[in-house]
Amino acid sequence: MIEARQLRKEFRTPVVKKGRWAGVRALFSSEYVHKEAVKEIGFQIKRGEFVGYIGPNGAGKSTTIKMLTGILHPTSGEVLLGGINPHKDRRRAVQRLGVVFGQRSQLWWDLPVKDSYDILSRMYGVKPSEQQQRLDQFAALLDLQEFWETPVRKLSLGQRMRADLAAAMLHDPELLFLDEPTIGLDVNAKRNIRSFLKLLNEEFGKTILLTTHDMDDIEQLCGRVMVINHGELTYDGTTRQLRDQIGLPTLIRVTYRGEYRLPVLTPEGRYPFRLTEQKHDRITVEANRKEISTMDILRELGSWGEIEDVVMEEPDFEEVIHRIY
Ligand SMILES: Nc1ncnc2c1ncn2[C@@H]1O[C@H](COP(=O)(O)OP(=O)(O)OP(=O)(O)O)[C@@H](O)[C@H]1O
Repeated sequence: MIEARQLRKEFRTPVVKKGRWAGVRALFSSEYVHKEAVKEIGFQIKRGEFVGYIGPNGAGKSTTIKMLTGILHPTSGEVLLGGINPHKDRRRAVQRLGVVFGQRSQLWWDLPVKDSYDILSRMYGVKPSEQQQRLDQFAALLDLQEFWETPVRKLSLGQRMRADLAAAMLHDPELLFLDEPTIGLDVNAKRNIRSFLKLLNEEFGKTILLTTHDMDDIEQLCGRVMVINHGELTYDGTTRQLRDQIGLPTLIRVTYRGEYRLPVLTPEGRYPFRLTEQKHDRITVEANRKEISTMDILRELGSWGEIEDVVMEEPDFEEVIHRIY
């Protein structure tokens, strides 16, 4: 559904020399700095996937999204959206895609929200009956009524983001590109946006590519995650595999019913897990899931006494990501 083939973007910026009229002289400068923001990346995203696209600041995420959506021309390489090249056939491509940039609204700043929807519907050739039907649906899901008549510039960030999401979906595109849609939002607002996105993906089958710095977005929404660093794809796989690959320990807390007996753990390590805490009827062990499965650990711990309760604590996803940046 989304295909990037050897996609590359190099920015050329004129060198600004110090001194009087520096800015003006830069306009006529023949010296440039070259920045390869995206270095020949390639991937395919299938219909119905929800993919997270993450990386540290300046890694090349927004540049990629802008190329995928046809806003920015790649220096080389090709993008195909359901077989359509957005740089060659922009009209057809925009009918298929919706975009939300968290930092910038596509709505008309001084107009009431509803007027922006009228303009967008005309632009995309959405029939009035369809517009009404979709807006009714979005209004119910995103609580749009509370700011229907309000000029966009007066909306809170959370309201603006909901209004923008509805705008992006007004022409019912198959693909949705989201660049930091939860940036700066409070916990409740994030939850609302996430459940709407989940619904779009799971119930309406939309294919979604999401960039974010919020690892909860990734964990809660994305089955697959791609990591970009210094313009290169450094990981592409499931969040589960990513955790396993980094190999941070999982904590397993077991409470025993009554007596239990610890075996003598030899220094060379009879078991590929470590006992990190022992308190009354409870013990905590730490294990690397690459080395031993949870079932094997529980089988072993079960042989020490009768298990009453088990609590597992996965490594913090934020920490996992920190290790690969
Ligand atoms: N128009 C431009 N001209 C010159 N350099 C640019 C331009 N746009 C982006 N860059 C540079 O390209 C690199 C990638 O930028 P990009 O905005 O894609 O990163 P990002 O991963 O989206 O970062 P962030 O998480 O901070 O939004 C950065 O070094 C940035 O300074």
